[in-house]
Amino acid sequence: MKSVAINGFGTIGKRVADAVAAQDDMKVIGVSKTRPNFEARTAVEEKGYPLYIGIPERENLFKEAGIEIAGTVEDMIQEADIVVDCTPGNIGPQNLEMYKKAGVKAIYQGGEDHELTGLSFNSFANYDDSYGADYARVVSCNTTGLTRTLHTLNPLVDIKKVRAVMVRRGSDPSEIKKGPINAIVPNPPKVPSHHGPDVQTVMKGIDVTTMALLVPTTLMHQHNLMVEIGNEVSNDEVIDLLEKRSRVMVVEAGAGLDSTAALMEYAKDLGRSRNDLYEIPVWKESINVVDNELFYMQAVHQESDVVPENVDAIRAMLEIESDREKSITKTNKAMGIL
Ligand SMILES: NC(=O)C1=CN([C@@H]2O[C@H](COP(=O)(O)OP(=O)(O)OC[C@H]3O[C@@H](n4cnc5c(N)ncnc54)[C@H](OP(=O)(O)O)[C@@H]3O)[C@@H](O)[C@H]2O)C=CC1
Ligand SMILES: O=C(OP(=O)(O)O)[C@H](O)COP(=O)(O)O
Repeated sequence: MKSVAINGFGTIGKRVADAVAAQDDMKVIGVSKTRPNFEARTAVEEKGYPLYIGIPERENLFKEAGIEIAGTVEDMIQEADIVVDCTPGNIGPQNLEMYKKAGVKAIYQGGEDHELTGLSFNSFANYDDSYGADYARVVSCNTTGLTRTLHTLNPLVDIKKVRAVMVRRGSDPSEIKKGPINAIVPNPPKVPSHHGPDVQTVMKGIDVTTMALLVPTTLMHQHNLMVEIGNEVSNDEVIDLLEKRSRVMVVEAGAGLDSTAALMEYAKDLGRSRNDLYEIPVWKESINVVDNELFYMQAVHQESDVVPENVDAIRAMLEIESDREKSITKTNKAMGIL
């Protein structure tokens, strides 16, 4: 049983902790917070995770709030085989020296640059690259979404060139300080956006160019893909491929799954923890091959699609499982992923 520490218990960290706790070959030995708020209390009192503090000077604040702490993040990582860094983007680099000093392996998230670890991870595209690695980064939610479906198409579909327009959610549902609340924002304003190069960190050599907008919604991101192809493929063949791949689901607008709102309702109906939709839904009606181009539209539940990838990354880096399909299947089963 391998020991996993989660540094940062926010949107991604709390989900990674629960996903790790659901596996039978790894356990959560601690999570960290910097503020003694309801999430800190829930971690200890409801989930039973030992809580460590990211900013040692704040120990008194936790004491005053009556929240039991087990020590500092430095203490936590001493006990761990691997730490999953789920701190906000750009905090991670400050932690790398600490991890190195403690001799602990570390997984970063998509808010950090690929260059931080020199190794990026997606379960389907490049599991083997991280086998036994000390440091890797699970690519961001959008990059994971693009990679999941593009990698599924390959090799039946001869992908020549990918162009994608990404409609990004303005903030996560729990956030109140981000927006927009009444605008559409080219974001990043520079074209192309970083998502194309990010896909290339896990799918080497693919020609993919992206542009992105922020819109006033918190539920999901949405992607519109135009894929130039070099062979003849039918719509049904593409649908069949996507239907067979786990962590991807073909959904029908005609059956009522016609928006990100309906998809989130579906996740609730499935009884998912936190209403999460780990799978990338692709709208069946949007899948269309016209001449030498394949079009499709998909959505990404930004809070959860990267969570199973983190579990697989732990298995690869700690050499628990050398076969990516076995890890994916095990993770899926433990998390109830379709
Ligand atoms: N949210 C999303 O849609 C997605 C995010 N990501 C990436 O995942 C990473 C985490 O994002 P997200 O979960 O949204 O972030 P959140 O802000 O929701 O959570 C961050 C967590 O880190 C803690 N933290 C803050 N500062 C420090 C610090 N100095 N040291 C240790 N812990 C700290 C926070 O604790 P406290 O609250 O107590 O301060 C909080 O628990 C980022 O790289 C992000 O880009 C990837 C995919 C999707
Ligand atoms: O969209 C995301 O990352 P990405 O656009 O870099 O793939 C994540 O949901 C984090 O986004 P944020 O940096 O707007 O919080």
